Amino acid sequence: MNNEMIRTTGLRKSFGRSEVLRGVDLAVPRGAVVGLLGTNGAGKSTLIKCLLGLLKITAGSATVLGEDPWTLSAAAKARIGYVPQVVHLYPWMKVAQVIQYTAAFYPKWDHAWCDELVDQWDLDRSASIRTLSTGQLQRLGLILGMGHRPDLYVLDEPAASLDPAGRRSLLRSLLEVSEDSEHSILFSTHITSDLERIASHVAIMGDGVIDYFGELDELKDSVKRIRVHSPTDLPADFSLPGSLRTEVIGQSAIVAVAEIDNEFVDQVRKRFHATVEIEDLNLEDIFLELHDAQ
Ligand SMILES: Nc1ncnc2c1ncn2[C@@H]1O[C@H](COP(=O)(O)OP(=O)(O)OP(=O)(O)O)[C@@H](O)[C@H]1O
Repeated sequence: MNNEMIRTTGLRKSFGRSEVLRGVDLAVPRGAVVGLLGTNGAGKSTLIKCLLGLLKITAGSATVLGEDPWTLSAAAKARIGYVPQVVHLYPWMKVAQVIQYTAAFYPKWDHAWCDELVDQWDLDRSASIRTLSTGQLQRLGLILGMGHRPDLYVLDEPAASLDPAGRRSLLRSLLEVSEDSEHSILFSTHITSDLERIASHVAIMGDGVIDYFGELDELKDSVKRIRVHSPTDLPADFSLPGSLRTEVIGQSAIVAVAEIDNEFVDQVRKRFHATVEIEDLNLEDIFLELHDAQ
């Protein structure tokens, strides 16, 4: 059995003369929960749309559930749950009707789970789609995208319009999904704390390429901020191997490093008679340090 749910190699996508994806390499293993981070316009939604066959890739290759996304079979489509960044539904339908209508396409639709989510997320079954707020529409979009209990969840900023209670409830549902090692989730987000709570892996996208892909714990173990304080002034060109950013002010320095080198840190301690503090960073700080280093 293929253990990769998604694989892209050198994936490129251009709109006219503008190249948005410039060689994306990504592999999402079965059972992984991958959080896709990136600045506005980095290409996250475009990548997601290419993976779902909603956009045709310009060059390179992609497979999703072992198939070319542009010619995905009906069987593969039925195993994917997609929630777009902006949910478009028939405005004249009622909430219950839309759910019923969508469920009819999926023999494996989990009616009990959906009912539970509708109650949990306070959706009025008799409300017209046109009267829903942005957050309510996003909640409904999530139910419609996840109700058939897919094997692969692809969620484009699923929590962007949700209030804190909605976000907590969504994260709980995704955690539940991720307990099954057969399921994988790829979700884009700007909310790094959400990503830290549920992701096993992180993909950081910058300007059309994946700058980092790996296990979240590994990333947090390797990127550190180091504070050096010496009894004498530090040289202006003071640095550490793998530094992303260095700030030297007199006797002190703050260095963010991509990979901590403990041996070198010891040498710094001895050479400058310095105290050295190694600070763990949360994902938001790591993202900003990596971004600022570009
Ligand atoms: N259909 C299109 N035609 C032309 N350019 C497009 C099209 N779709 C997206 N783009 C451009 O591609 C770039 C990446 O857009 P995309 O929506 O993929 O970014 P994103 O990382 O999802 O951003 P955000 O975090 O703001 O949602 C942007 O510069 C956008 O203007």
